[in-house]
Amino acid sequence: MKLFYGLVIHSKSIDDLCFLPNTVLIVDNGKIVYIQENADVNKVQQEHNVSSENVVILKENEFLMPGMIDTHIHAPQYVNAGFGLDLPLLGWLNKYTFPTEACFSDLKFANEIYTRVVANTLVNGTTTAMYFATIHKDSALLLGDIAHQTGQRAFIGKVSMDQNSPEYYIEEKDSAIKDVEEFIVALQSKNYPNVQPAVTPRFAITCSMSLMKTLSELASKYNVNIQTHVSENPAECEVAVSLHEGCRDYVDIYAQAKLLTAKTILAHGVYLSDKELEVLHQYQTSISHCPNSNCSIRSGMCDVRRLMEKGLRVGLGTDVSGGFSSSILDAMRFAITVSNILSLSKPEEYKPLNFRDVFFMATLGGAQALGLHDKVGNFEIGKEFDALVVNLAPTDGNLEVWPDESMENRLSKWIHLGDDRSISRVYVNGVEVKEGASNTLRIKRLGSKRKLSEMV
Ligand SMILES: O=c1[nH]c(=O)c2nc[nH]c2[nH]1
Ligand SMILES: [Zn+2]
Repeated sequence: MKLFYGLVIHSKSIDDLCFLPNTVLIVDNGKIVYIQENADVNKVQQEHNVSSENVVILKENEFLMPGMIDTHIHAPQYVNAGFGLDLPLLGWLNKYTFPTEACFSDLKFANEIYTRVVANTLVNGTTTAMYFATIHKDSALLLGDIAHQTGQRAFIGKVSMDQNSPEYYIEEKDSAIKDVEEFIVALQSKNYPNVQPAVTPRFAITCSMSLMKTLSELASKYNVNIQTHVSENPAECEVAVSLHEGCRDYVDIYAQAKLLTAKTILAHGVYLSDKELEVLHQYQTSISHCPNSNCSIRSGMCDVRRLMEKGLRVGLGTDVSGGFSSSILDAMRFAITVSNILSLSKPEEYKPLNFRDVFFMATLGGAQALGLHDKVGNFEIGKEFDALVVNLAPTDGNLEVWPDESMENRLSKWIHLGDDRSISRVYVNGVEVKEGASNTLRIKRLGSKRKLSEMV
């Protein structure tokens, strides 16, 4: 049992951001069992029989918030984060992405990179990640093992692609299906409580209709989440629709493949028509908004307000390495900036996203988009305790607060100026995981960093 006392910040909905001062929150067996604002901490501690070594009193400049959720990240592309941003999507995939992903047939290489991406995202406060791995079953399973061992909540997608891909990085349809089924069965049989497989057709250009239809059957047979990309870039949209005869638009391709479900998340959705949004809403399919990627490989600017007003659930994604940063704080800032820019050409009443909106999207909104909102996303009794202790006065960095600043302004400052140095503790399912992840990164940085070419 662990007791936390101090300022708690979480969202109950996009319109209901709560600041709860002097709050006691008790966690037992990974779950939240008690939460009370303006509580008498000593009294509650005694009543619940919590020993003093299990009491965490937050300091003046600290607050507790739900862990952040990255609804779309490519784990193997972590190697490429920060370069190769000179080409738009289709050229970028061929020149930078496929060659890198092909290296993950090598388990030693996969182990090096996957260990770092999981540790790095945890250190940056990502308590849940929806990962794309590569087409390689064994290294995708390894990513699951690493997420489990490091303590991150994760969905792992073994990527499927059987057409329009280079001959060094493509699957035969039959072996693609066999490998996905074996991957799902193998990962599920490990019984990791917080790591699940996700069916992952790469996107409509690299997947045949027949492959996508079988993938949808597998998702339903094993009751797993589905992830793919949609409507990211104008050239991609045109090619996708031209490849799938008889499909009205991009969303219709996935509708005909029966991939649209309440457990499906589609990355991007920059160019979706009203009709397509209506269809996604009918299927309760959600969107991962990846604004850094959309800017960095110049795909376009997604009007998230519009998607939300059509009733879609929208989470945030880093989309490493189309997006150059693995931090959800960065995704929050990009989401605000893109929305501000879009607002310049909208009527005056258009409301760009603000720090409250993106805080929601990074926490409860992400949980809703992944269908995890009964488990995580905010602090409610019975939910699992995925949380961050944020320190607004780290010894270095650009973040500075003053004693008389409001709670709202403090949160806004953290969202705009914070980084991993201001995230002092990270909990997943009640277990503290930041220190282990930081040590992994530090040891790897100081010690065994090897040339990429020597790892493969
Ligand atoms: O941003 C993206 N990253 C990818 O790896 C990818 N594959 C298909 N479509 C994609 N979009
Ligand atoms: Zn992506």
